[in-house]
Amino acid sequence: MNTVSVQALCKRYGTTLAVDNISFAIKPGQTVGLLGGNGAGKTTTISMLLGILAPSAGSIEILGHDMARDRFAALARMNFSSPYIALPGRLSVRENLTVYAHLYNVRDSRGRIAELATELDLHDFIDRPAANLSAGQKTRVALAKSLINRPEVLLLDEPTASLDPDTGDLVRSWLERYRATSGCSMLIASHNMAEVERLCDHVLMMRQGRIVDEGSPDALLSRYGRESMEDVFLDIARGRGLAAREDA
Ligand SMILES: Nc1ncnc2c1ncn2[C@@H]1O[C@H](COP(=O)(O)OP(=O)(O)OP(=O)(O)O)[C@@H](O)[C@H]1O
Repeated sequence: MNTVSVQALCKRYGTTLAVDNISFAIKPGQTVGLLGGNGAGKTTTISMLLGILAPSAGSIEILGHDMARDRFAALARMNFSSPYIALPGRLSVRENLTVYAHLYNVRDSRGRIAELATELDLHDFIDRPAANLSAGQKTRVALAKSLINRPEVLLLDEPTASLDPDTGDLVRSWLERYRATSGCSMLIASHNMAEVERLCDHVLMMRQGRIVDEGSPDALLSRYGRESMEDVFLDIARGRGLAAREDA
């Protein structure tokens, strides 16, 4: 059974069709990448999976639950990280993580926070107000928050945005280990093509709300005759898709 199953999903904002009839599935333990230029519809898609936005049409099933009717059972077993969501700035990092641990009914919240602080290297700033952190430190805290309940489904919007190359690499290695030990299914929206090649088993290429191509990174590289996902991305984003290349 698929962990996530999306059918004919649409989201309309006034006259803008931000997500236009997309369907995809994520299998247990699979990591799927959601790629597309600015405004392609990635954040809107993730927001609908989380139940933050109501779809205009279509259906979403996660961990066997229809998200339109029965989303709370699934949400308890999911989590997400997004650079767009600010944590309360006056609370320290530890206090923020404690609030989330209680929201998710995490047993031994202190132990879990200590574990994440070590794994994501939060010790230097764990007792500082969240407002005073650098962008990269905030990204690490957002990731710690997203893992507090050991989710079975993890939705990550730009998980390594603002991280320096060394910290970005540590976080990616850590996500790989978490996936290997937990069997978690992940959906990652990213503009970092190296990250997508490294972490994703399957990639959905979005443009103007639609999935215009998909496949494993290797399959996409060979289909477009390219050596990097960056070039595949540019082909698709600039409308030099397969049809255009075949016509050339
Ligand atoms: N609340 C809103 N009201 C109206 N239009 C919106 C709203 N949110 C998003 N949009 C529009 O929907 C489209 C998809 O936006 P979305 O944020 O999902 O794109 P994205 O792929 O996440 O982009 P980025 O890479 O820039 O984060 C864009 O045209 C955007 O302007």
